[in-house]
Amino acid sequence: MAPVLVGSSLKTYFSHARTRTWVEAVAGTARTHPAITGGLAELFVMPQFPSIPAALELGLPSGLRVGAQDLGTEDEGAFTGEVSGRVLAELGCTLVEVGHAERRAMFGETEEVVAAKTTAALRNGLTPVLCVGEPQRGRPAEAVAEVLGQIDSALAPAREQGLEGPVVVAYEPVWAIGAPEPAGADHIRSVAAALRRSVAPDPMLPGRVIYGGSAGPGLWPTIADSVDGMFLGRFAHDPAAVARILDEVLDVADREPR
Ligand SMILES: O=C[C@H](O)COP(=O)(O)O
Repeated sequence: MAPVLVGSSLKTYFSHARTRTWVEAVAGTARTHPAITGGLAELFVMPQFPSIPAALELGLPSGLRVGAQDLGTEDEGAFTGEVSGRVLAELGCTLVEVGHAERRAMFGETEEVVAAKTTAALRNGLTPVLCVGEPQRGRPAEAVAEVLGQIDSALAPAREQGLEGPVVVAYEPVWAIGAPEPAGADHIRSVAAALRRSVAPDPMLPGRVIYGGSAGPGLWPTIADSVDGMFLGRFAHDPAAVARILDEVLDVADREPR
């Protein structure tokens, strides 16, 4: 069984200095926590672009993977202001977030753009953390139908081009992002289990499913049987929360070996 994937996007919440402090603290946890040293979990962080080299320097030696929150659709050329997957990979990033709900809503990212960015990630050997989710609260079956459509659309060009590589599907119900609490455990488990059945067996683009949307300490034990990890936002701003989640990963593994 692959390790539980626990990661955080820092969005644009932190200064560069606070990012450094956070990464140092979480790297310290990564060096010593038995969930990490025992191979039960792996950690990643996605800081703002300018903080990526520092995060790599401070985090990578402790096994903390570093990714970006976005990438351009093209690898090189006259695309002023863009950040290419090629350069992210060159720096040492191994993952990149694609299609977050905030980018779709605030920066006009269409399904076509999300697909092109997913393709660019895979083309450069980066694992896309493909963010998908239903906009409105509803029944799990409706969410599954909507989200599977988003995943198929995002992966279609990569499939046509025969690209290979692991994919992380971040299931983030849009209505649960920035909320006081996550979606209900039953909802998460139903949707994530269905997504897993669909994406995990793909021979070229095998997918793991992580949950995001007001996730934090206390959630993992209630969803661990149906998801492969968690994508954290605000509730990981205190680095101690990451350690508490790893404690929970350890407790669940002791109780129910994966
Ligand atoms: O990238 C993380 C998700 O958007 C969740 O953020 P949040 O936990 O602050 O709602």
